[in-house]
Amino acid sequence: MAREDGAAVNARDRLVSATDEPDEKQLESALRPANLDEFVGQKRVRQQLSLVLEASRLRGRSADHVLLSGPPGLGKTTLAMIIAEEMGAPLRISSGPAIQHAGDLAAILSSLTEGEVLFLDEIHRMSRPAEEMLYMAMEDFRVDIVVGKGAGATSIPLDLPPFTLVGATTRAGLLPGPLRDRFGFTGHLEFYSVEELELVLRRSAGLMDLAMTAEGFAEVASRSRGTPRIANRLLRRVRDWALVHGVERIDARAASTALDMYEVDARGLDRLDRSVLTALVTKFNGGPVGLSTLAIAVGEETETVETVAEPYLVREGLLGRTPRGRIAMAAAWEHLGLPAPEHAAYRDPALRAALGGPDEDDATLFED
Ligand SMILES: Nc1ncnc2c1ncn2[C@@H]1O[C@H](COP(=O)(O)OP(=O)(O)OP(=O)(O)O)[C@@H](O)[C@H]1O
Repeated sequence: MAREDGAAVNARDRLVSATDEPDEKQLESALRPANLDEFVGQKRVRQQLSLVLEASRLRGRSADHVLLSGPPGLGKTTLAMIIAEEMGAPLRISSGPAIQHAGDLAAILSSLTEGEVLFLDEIHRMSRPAEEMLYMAMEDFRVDIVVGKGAGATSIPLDLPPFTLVGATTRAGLLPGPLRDRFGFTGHLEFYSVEELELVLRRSAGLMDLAMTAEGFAEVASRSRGTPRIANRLLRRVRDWALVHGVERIDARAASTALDMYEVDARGLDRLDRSVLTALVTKFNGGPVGLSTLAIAVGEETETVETVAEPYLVREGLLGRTPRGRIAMAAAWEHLGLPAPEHAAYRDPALRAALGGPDEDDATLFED
């Protein structure tokens, strides 16, 4: 669906999208921390992981299987690389969507070398037969390869060398229990604080040879939605701006001017986020309004509004989901510089009590 201004939003095109883009890979890998000491934040996961790795080194065995969960761009791939590095082991990278048949997985598993680290991104998207093969591989370092079809099919057992599986998922809840249980360690990555993102940015600016003031870092960090991948991306855009404008030392003013130009505001909201919020407040008086009505009002697909804009707006306390539809929270009016009317939905105790309750299905029941 086209927007009013004719520019359809592609989630991956957004400057503040946490998913990576193919042409970004090279730049990203140059900024990746190489060991646990360089890895900023996530203190608890880092400490626990460090213990797991140290213990397996002392036992002279490959490390336990590790499951990393959390939203995109928080460092799951980076941690998998660090695990391999710290174990002095090679790393093999694949992903759930790439493994559609058990045979795809068998091919990978049977070519692993002793101690190798196998990173499976989006592990929750693996096919069921592959997943079942993985159970046995993780537990017994063995797979049964089925040869032939129908009555003549035979299964040939194949021993595997000990390896470490690092699984990554944005949706730990979608992982079947038997798979989850086979991981010796599970680490959940949290969004980063502004202070932590400042450290990420300092390190990246050093690698990029950028001169920047403390306030400049703070400005970029506070617009980065708690996500290092976004922080690094915004930093690159600020660097471009400074280069073109002949600014040698980037301060808060330069950073904010650059990011305002890219339409990433002081809270990290971009044009799509703001248009959803503005429509909710100005066209629907702060709601409640059904998701699809809201999507039509901003000229976007329902799915785009729901999966691209909403999660961050909800996290920031700007938008609320209730069984009767979406409502603008007090912070939304404030952020847009508008006074909230006396009867604004967020003031209704019944709606407040229903916040965060069953949303999508129920919301559509109530709309239009
Ligand atoms: N703790 C950290 N310290 C410094 N930089 C980090 C940290 N975490 C992530 N980064 C940077 O953010 C970028 C994205 O990280 P990474 O690719 O590991 O995220 P991810 O969680 O695997 O994302 P996805 O799930 O989308 O693949 C990397 O380039 C890395 O430089």
